[in-house]
Amino acid sequence: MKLLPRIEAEGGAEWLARAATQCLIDEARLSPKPGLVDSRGSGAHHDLTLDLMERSAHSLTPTFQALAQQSWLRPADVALRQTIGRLGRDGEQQMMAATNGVNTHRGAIWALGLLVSAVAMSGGSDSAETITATAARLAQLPDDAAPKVFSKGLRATHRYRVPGAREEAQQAFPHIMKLALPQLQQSRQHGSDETEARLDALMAIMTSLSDTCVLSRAGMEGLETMRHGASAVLQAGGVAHPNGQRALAELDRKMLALNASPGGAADLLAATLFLDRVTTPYLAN
Ligand SMILES: CC(C)(COP(=O)(O)OP(=O)(O)OC[C@H]1O[C@@H](n2cnc3c(N)ncnc32)[C@H](O)[C@@H]1O)[C@@H](O)C(=O)NCCC(=O)NCCS
Ligand SMILES: Nc1ncnc2c1ncn2[C@@H]1O[C@H](COP(=O)(O)OP(=O)(O)OP(=O)(O)O)[C@@H](O)[C@H]1O
Repeated sequence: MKLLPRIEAEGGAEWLARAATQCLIDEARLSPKPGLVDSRGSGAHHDLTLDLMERSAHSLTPTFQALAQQSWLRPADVALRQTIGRLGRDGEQQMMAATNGVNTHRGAIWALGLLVSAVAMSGGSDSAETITATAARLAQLPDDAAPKVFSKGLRATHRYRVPGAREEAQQAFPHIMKLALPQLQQSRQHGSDETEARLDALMAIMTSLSDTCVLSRAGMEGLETMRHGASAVLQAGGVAHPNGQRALAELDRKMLALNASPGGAADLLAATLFLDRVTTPYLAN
């Protein structure tokens, strides 16, 4: 699959940055998502709102643009890894400034930042497989300037011995490539509308992800509830089906009762929408 040639002509970096921001907004608005911020409200979050998520998404456009510019036609080497590490951390600060210190999109900056860079490295002309493989090579490279912080995500991966955001990227985003993108395409082909297909793609991620946001807030019980509930939605025929909608509402109730929110799955859905957008010519405008 090829990007439209005119993307480069019109300013590839700017286009990629706007696409990434739009995917964050599309993810945030998508409803009804279990436990997450959506157009109905704040889900399991007390410090997040849709308005804050959208402000945060807009604050990240310059970061995505700088990532694309600095990565344009560059090889995957340690120098580029360090540059994007610095830009990613600067982006986190922009986000924190825009939200008065609330973490709205840390995981999303990581996943989308790597993918924006990976698209730019080829000048915008690769398949989803090649883009995620390139992003994985970047994620595997060392960034010596990275501060050694023992974050909540890292703590959860150690405590429960599961892979987290780093490993998902280093393994070339298996939850996007093996689950979310195929589900998105399958649901569309079976006649689901775009909202239903995107919710199905989110469910596909949630059937298997070890989401450290869920683990930090609700432990293994929360993670099992998420995985079983998402599987039940897809087994009932997906969100286009009334039984699927009932299963989704049930999952939402259970996640809220456990104070659980699948923020990592939401990040990967935004990244899925980005890959779909940059590799699908008819959407590239
Ligand atoms: C790797 C990151 C995400 C830090 O991860 P860490 O595991 O320490 O956890 P932290 O609690 O800070 O955030 C993890 C976030 O990832 C998301 N997430 C959770 N679980 C998963 C998962 N299994 N897969 C993918 N994403 C997940 C969630 O949104 C979560 O909030 C990142 O913040 C980072 O190190 N950035 C450095 C800047 C950089 O190098 N950027 C380069 C590209 S822009
Ligand atoms: N629609 C969404 N709703 C909520 N979180 C989302 C959404 N989309 C993405 N996320 C991701 O979820 C993460 C926020 O999760 P969480 O609130 O658990 O983080 P925290 O501030 O570290 O933890 P806590 O709120 O438990 O103190 C962000 O990194 C963000 O990327």
